[in-house]
Amino acid sequence: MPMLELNNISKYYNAGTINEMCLFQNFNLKAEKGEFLSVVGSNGSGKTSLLNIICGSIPLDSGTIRINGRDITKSPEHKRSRSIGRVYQNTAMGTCPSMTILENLSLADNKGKSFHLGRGTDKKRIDYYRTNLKILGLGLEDKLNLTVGSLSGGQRQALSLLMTTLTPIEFLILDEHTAALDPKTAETIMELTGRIVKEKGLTTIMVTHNLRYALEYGSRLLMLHKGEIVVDKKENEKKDLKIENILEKFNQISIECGN
Ligand SMILES: Nc1ncnc2c1ncn2[C@@H]1O[C@H](COP(=O)(O)OP(=O)(O)OP(=O)(O)O)[C@@H](O)[C@H]1O
Repeated sequence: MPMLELNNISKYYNAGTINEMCLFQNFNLKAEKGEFLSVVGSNGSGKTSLLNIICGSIPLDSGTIRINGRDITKSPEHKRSRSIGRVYQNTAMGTCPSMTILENLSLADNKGKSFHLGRGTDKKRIDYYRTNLKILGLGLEDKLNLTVGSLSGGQRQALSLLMTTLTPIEFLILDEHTAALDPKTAETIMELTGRIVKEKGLTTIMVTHNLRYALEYGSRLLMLHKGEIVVDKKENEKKDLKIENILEKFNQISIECGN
């Protein structure tokens, strides 16, 4: 059974107005458990909309979404967030800047439970957070009481990644999560991402404009164009792909569009 299944998805923007635009029409996508999909595509090809549809942050016009066989099409975003984690491009999105690292981790750890704060965090749990922070290799395990607002963008993104994957999730969404970082920090976060995804066996979808990351990471490569999958390379074919091959496809598409 696929971990993620999008069946016959249709999505219109500005329906019923002169600006009506059909982005996805009978769109289908299946991701098997443990697959890591890298998604590339030009501006406006529908990458962010696809992620928003999976998360439930925008409604569908028709079609169904299943996670691990469960139909979640009508499930609201906050409920889906228990099984679907998302790391955003904006490093300020995944953490709470006025709270400490410990408080942020405790909040993430209690995701979906009725009480978040005020119950105290026991010593065992703090040790668990420390062990996880140590994996990041940024020395944050000794700074549990530091407010997150005082961390650098890269440190915050590493913490977001950790918080998103701290509790068991069925699906991880990486939404251009290294795009706002300097090249060296982006590299560190990507390596960390690869490690966490592998260790936890997470089914993952990563949208990126970095073609090298799209090739180096992930077990499958998708290219979107005008709401359609125009390239879908599974592991065996993907490993022979080069950046030039993807650029060639981008050029071909833009010539077809008359750009
Ligand atoms: N809320 C919205 N209302 C109307 N049109 C929208 C909305 N969101 C996206 N669109 C349109 O849908 C198309 C796909 O947009 P989307 O943001 O999903 O593309 P993208 O591939 O993520 O682009 P980028 O690489 O620039 O982030 C674009 O033509 C965009 O203008």
